[in-house]
Amino acid sequence: MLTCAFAGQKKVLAAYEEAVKCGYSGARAGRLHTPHGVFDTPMFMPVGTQATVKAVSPRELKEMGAQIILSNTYHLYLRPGTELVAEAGGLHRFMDWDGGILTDSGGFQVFSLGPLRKITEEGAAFRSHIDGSTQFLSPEIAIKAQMNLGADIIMAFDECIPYPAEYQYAKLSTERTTRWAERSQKAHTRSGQALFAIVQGGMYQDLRRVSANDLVSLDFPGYGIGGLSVGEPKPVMYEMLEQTVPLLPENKPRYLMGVGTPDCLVEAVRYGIDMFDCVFPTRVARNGTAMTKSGRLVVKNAAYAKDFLPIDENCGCYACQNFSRAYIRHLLKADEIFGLRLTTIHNLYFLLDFTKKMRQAILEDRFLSFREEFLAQYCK
Ligand SMILES: CNc1nc2c(CC[C@H]3O[C@@H](OC)[C@H](O)[C@@H]3OC)c3nc(N)[nH]c(=O)c3cc2[nH]1
Ligand SMILES: [Zn+2]
Repeated sequence: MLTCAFAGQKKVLAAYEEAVKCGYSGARAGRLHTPHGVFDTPMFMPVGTQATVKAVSPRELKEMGAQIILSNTYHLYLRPGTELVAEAGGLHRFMDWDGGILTDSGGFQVFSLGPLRKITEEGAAFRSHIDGSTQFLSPEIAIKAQMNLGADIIMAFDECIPYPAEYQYAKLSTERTTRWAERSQKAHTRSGQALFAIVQGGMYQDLRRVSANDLVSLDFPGYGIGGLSVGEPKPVMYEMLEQTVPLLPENKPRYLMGVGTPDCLVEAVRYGIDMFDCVFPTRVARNGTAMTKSGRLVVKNAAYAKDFLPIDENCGCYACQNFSRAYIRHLLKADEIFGLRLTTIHNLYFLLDFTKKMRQAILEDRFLSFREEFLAQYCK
């Protein structure tokens, strides 16, 4: 069924269709409607923090099946400035990407910049990591910046609570993030753009439930789950998902921020997560590590000097279809840019293809056996 809620004159575009449940798990396959297309979930979203997915072109992203890519308001706000991007015709035009775009609000960067920041009810003052200038972000400024960028899905301004955090701090911060979500909603006046709230609560079950319930009552078209993948043990992350996801509306998208490796993806899908982003595949690729269904393969290792097989013989990516481990290792050792381009292409393709395989398993009602088989052979 198609659900497309209309909030006043603002048409909610992250509508949810075809939420299909399977087995005892909350896994579901859905369709996300945006002004730049209809996209299948579960989905992995390549991260293009500074308006480029490092080392790959929009054409290559399209070829490997990327649907929605991410950019980051914090970085683009500092450089080149979001007004400039608006003058260029918006982020899609600026980076020549006609698929979906989601922008993060900058909450994570501001708070992960450590002691140089000051948080008040109004917002967060911080020093630019580029030129050390004093900067300030508030819900209103972050939403205005994202309206300038023109992404299809934007995120409310939030505080990503560090791990570990005292209960009292987590409680006060989560309550403030909910007030900031309301301010983000009021500041969001651009139709044709969906604003997602971000659930916080630290690693405290009760705070997670309060955060989810409070944000659901504010009626957003989709929900990010934040404050995870910040160094907590994986079982703690799964426990927080178990507490949070069932409280979120079934017919709206759930986006687990900053996750992750394939073992985390398959567990999170089981809990009912639809969307993922992570810098991991592109980051590890740049130091010569490839992702495979049995774990990581460090192509740079001497063991592959004369290995003329592809990274993965069953992989359909450009790197595996045309080049050997020996060649890619040679390029990486010689600091040739093409080497890290090939490992990046492979890692992105691997995760995009992995989410496609999970979707197919859900639609064929065999997700739980898919998960068992994958976890049995994957070494973390
Ligand atoms: C890695 N783990 C993780 N990432 C997270 C991000 C995105 C990082 C943002 O920063 C860059 O990735 C480091 C990416 O640019 C991404 O946005 C696109 C989060 N963003 C917000 N607003 N709130 C959160 O609670 C949050 C939690 C995270 N946990
Ligand atoms: Zn490959």
